[in-house]
Amino acid sequence: MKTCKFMFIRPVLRALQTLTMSDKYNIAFVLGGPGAGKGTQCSKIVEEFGYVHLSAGDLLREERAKLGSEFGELIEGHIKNGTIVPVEITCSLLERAMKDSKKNEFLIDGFPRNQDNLEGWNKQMGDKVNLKFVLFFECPLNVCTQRCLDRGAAGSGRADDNMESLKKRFNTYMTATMPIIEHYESLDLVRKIDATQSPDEVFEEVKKLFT
Ligand SMILES: Nc1ncnc2c1ncn2[C@@H]1O[C@H](COP(=O)(O)OP(=O)(O)OP(=O)(O)O)[C@@H](O)[C@H]1O
Ligand SMILES: Nc1ccn([C@H]2C[C@H](O)[C@@H](COP(=O)(O)O)O2)c(=O)n1
Repeated sequence: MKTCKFMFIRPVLRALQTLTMSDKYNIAFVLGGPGAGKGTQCSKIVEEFGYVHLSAGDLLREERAKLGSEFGELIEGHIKNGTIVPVEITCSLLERAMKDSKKNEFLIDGFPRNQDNLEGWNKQMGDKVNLKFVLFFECPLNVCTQRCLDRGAAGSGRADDNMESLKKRFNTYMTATMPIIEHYESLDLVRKIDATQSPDEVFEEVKKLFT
């Protein structure tokens, strides 16, 4: 008799859990050094799997460019110095973009980048999202540097695609972002991809995580 009751309750609980999960945004964080190819791969994922790509860096650059933005100068300073903008600003930009998109599946690129990002996100968004995994593009510093310098030379217009800013960005990456990746590794949420191959070869590996 007891066994019968449990057989009935389990599927109900599972259905309830599924319902609760679908109320939440499904997200994957995308991390890796400057120039590792996060944006390039996100575009491919969007094309093939229909996610919405939100780059924290792009959202900050857009905010900086707005006439009369109260955060413009502050953001500019952080971007030039390769340091990280306070999470209240970045997290609000991300949440607004998620709400505005009316979609449910997001790639959140270049976030969380430090402990402040992680804690602020968990506080503001922790209950509203289902974190599927953290896509980590692993790429040696020399390869990343060359890609950013080439991007700058090709006319990216980015104030930070130069050697001086890159040194600072890498320092921030090693000291502030790597511990965040290690944190997610300890939760078994990191999916590591070798980002040194060609974009199409890298995408072959990425695809496996989404199919
Ligand atoms: N697998 C690859 N092989 C060679 N070049 C690549 C590869 N992936 C991206 N690139 C090039 O390297 C540069 C940086 O790529 P991308 O903008 O995707 O990196 P990112 O990780 O998003 O950089 P950032 O964090 O600085 O915004 C671009 O010019 C891009 O075309
Ligand atoms: N979570 C973030 C993401 C980005 N920034 C700032 C500082 C970065 O150097 C810059 C460029 O980011 P990218 O386009 O390389 O991802 O934007 C930040 O402060 N916080």
